[in-house]
Amino acid sequence: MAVLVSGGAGYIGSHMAHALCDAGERVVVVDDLSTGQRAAVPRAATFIQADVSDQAGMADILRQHQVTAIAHFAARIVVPDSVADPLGYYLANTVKTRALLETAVAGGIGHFIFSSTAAVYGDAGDGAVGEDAPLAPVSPYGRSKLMSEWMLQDAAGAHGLKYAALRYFNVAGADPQGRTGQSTPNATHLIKVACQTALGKRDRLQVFGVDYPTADGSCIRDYIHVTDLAQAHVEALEHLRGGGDSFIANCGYGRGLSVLEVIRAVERITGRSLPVEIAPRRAGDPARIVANTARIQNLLDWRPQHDSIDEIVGSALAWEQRLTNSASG
Ligand SMILES: NC(=O)c1ccc[n+]([C@@H]2O[C@H](COP(=O)([O-])OP(=O)(O)OC[C@H]3O[C@@H](n4cnc5c(N)ncnc54)[C@H](O)[C@@H]3O)[C@@H](O)[C@H]2O)c1
Ligand SMILES: O=c1ccn([C@@H]2O[C@H](COP(=O)(O)OP(=O)(O)O[C@H]3O[C@H](CO)[C@@H](O)[C@H](O)[C@H]3O)[C@@H](O)[C@H]2O)c(=O)[nH]1
Repeated sequence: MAVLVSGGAGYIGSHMAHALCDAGERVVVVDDLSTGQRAAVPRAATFIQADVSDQAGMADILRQHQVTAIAHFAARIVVPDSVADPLGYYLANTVKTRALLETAVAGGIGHFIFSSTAAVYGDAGDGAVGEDAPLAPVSPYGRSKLMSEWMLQDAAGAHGLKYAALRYFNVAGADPQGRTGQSTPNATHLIKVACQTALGKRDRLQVFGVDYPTADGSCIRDYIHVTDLAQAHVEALEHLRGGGDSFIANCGYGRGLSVLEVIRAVERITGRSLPVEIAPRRAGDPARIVANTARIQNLLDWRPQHDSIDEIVGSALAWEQRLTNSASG
């Protein structure tokens, strides 16, 4: 019996692969290494370089490794890229997820965990957004993920597959044991970019807009530590295996931080003041998006262990330092 982690050489998938290995599961990672790194895959996991849409190859892998559950992380994830190349994103995220689902159903897979996103909500307004809020994604990326959720629901209804679709808010930080982290060279995520700036890898940090209708004018997000997020997947799998119903749930802490508050945290932790430049708004950014977390808290035994911006930033910084050391050493 094994769990297949697609995209397990990537940022979040590699944390999940470690969490599953730590929990004593047999893990098979399938990744095409388009953005992932072989070194991020735990030594205890089996690694296979493949595209999730290769149906014959994937069917063999499911059979050979006696896979009973799939955690599907593989995707393209950069929102502005999806605006420039929508058909590429629908192929990578929607069409390839359809192919994987078909292979999963044919292979008798019982449990499927899907990486969804807060981007399915679009501009969510002032309150904490619950799962029943209107779904109005504003990017091809968000739409490609929402279509996948719908396929998953329909396929589950027809074929008896059980699923969890987890809508991640802003994922950040790195494995506290330093085994993996965010390694994508041109990452655009705020905390990664701020840490790179603090370490002198970038000459400045741009703040995209300070004229939003928020207390300090910068955008507000709900940052969740990647280790807590991985643990939510482990608990979701337990829930399904224990006979629990399929579900969709937000994954965040329900706490909003502004861009300027995040920058202050990075400055506090590094003891350095960051070279910050106020820049125009970035296209497609909602002013504020914060999770209502009641559903996941009620459904799962998930109790976040790293709900602290200092811990998120500290671990991201330690990982960034490690990347610098390994590049120069
Ligand atoms: N990073 C975030 O803040 C965030 C937020 C919401 C949702 N998500 C979702 O989480 C998932 C993981 O994101 P991430 O940040 O770890 O990205 P990532 O780019 O680090 O990881 C994606 C992995 O999938 C692999 N991959 C891509 N296409 C593949 C294919 N066809 N076959 C096999 N492997 C393939 C890549 O090589 C990479 O290792 C994605 O589905 C993403 O949409 C991420
Ligand atoms: O150099 C930077 C980078 C970001 N930001 C701002 O910081 C906030 C967070 O941006 P970023 O870290 O790029 O994340 P988001 O655009 O909020 O998107 C992330 O979070 C979404 C869920 O909320 C996911 O769907 C996406 O995949 C994931 O990239 C936004 O207001 C950005 O404008 C800056 O001001 N300067």
